[in-house]
Amino acid sequence: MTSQRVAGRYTLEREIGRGANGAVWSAYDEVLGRRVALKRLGSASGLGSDAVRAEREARLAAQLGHPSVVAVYDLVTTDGGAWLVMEYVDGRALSTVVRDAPLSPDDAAALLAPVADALAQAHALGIVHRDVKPSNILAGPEGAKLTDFGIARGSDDATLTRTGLVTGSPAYLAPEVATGGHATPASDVWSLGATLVHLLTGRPPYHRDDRDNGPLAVVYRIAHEDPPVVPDAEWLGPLLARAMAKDPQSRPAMAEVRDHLAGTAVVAERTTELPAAPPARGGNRSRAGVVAAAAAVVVVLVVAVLLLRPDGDDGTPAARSTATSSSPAAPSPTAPTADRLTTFAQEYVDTAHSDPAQGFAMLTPAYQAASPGYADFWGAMRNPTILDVTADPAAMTVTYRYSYGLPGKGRVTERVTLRLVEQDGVLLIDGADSAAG
Ligand SMILES: Nc1ncnc2c1ncn2[C@@H]1O[C@H](COP(=O)(O)OP(=O)(O)OP(=O)(O)O)[C@@H](O)[C@H]1O
Repeated sequence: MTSQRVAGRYTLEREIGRGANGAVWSAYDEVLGRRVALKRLGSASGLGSDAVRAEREARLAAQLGHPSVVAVYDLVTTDGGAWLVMEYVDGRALSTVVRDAPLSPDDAAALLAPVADALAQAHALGIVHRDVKPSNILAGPEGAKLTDFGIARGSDDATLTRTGLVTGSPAYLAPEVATGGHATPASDVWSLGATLVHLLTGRPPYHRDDRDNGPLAVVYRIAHEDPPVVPDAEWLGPLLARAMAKDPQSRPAMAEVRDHLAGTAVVAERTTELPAAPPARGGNRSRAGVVAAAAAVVVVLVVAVLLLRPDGDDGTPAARSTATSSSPAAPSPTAPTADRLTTFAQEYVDTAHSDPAQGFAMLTPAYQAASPGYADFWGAMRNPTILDVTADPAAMTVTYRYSYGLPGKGRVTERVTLRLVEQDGVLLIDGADSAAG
């Protein structure tokens, strides 16, 4: 296929999806040298309403600027139509993820908590998304991200006609919207509940194998039947019942949904026992102390890949002026970048969870000695999920917020800052601070 360039800058690579409003392509931004996603809207002959929709999407996503909202970089208009240029998410829509198997309550909650946070922020700004559903949530390396603000609107924005409302299955429409009422923050709450049902059961709510699942039949059921009860919802059962209440007034606010999903009530309970920094060596450490120690980590696979890569053009390793290690550190073949540190944090949590011994081997010897109980902690942990990561290469720290399950405790959310050192080109963790939240 001959490569096609849009707006003289974005080289189209392949079609990665198709929705009711057009195709989505992966593309390469030749100017900034990064992969992006391009959504094509409309055609030369019919740009009008699609362009309006695209502009709306770009404006609202930019207004939010939330890490769990797919960023919109640009909107370009060509002879062939309008193109929305977005952050590329290297992952799959949740509708595809659950085709393999339904998710556990812990996994589903961990995925949706940051999305609920983004929606809570949108609601605080007076923006209602109006199309929350699994195909509009993309699961990538940084967690789940909400997309498609194309039919979202501000509470004072009356320009959008209702014809744009139902773009796919009506299964995620709140009863009051399905029967012709206005979308409100409470209807987003219902739709997120419906999304949660889909993640837990592998099917949209109100889907019945033995009955007609056409749009009209589903709308009828949404309007007239009780909210679905999911037998395996476990600790999410009460939240689901409230989020999908028929009466919008009875539903919790999105911020409350977020807190429930993220298990912050549990975190608040634990805060008093959580030290700001890992305790010194020896003794009977509390579990919270072990949590802090467990945060002392290293990651690796990426380092190995970096080390195997040929040198740069001049063959010299990059210099770095911010050494933080007390140990003599060999120069790195690659100066630590924010991306590298971010990847470290993500890889570490995976490694320590799947193989605590390997995780432990990635601590500096001094930090290992101060971290008894490491294997117990990681062995008890269930489904750790990173919610967000930020790196400070100059300070050689990376901070991640993650949630995980502990038997009898539900979900715990914690913020961990790792202090990194580099030895022989490999990153090790020499200390860590952790706190609730
Ligand atoms: N920013 C992105 N990065 C990577 N893939 C994306 C991105 N945006 C969309 N996709 C992929 O393209 C598919 C189609 O997205 P799109 O938003 O056009 O439609 P949809 O949400 O599935 O359906 P509809 O438009 O009917 O609501 C998504 O399911 C996803 O697989």
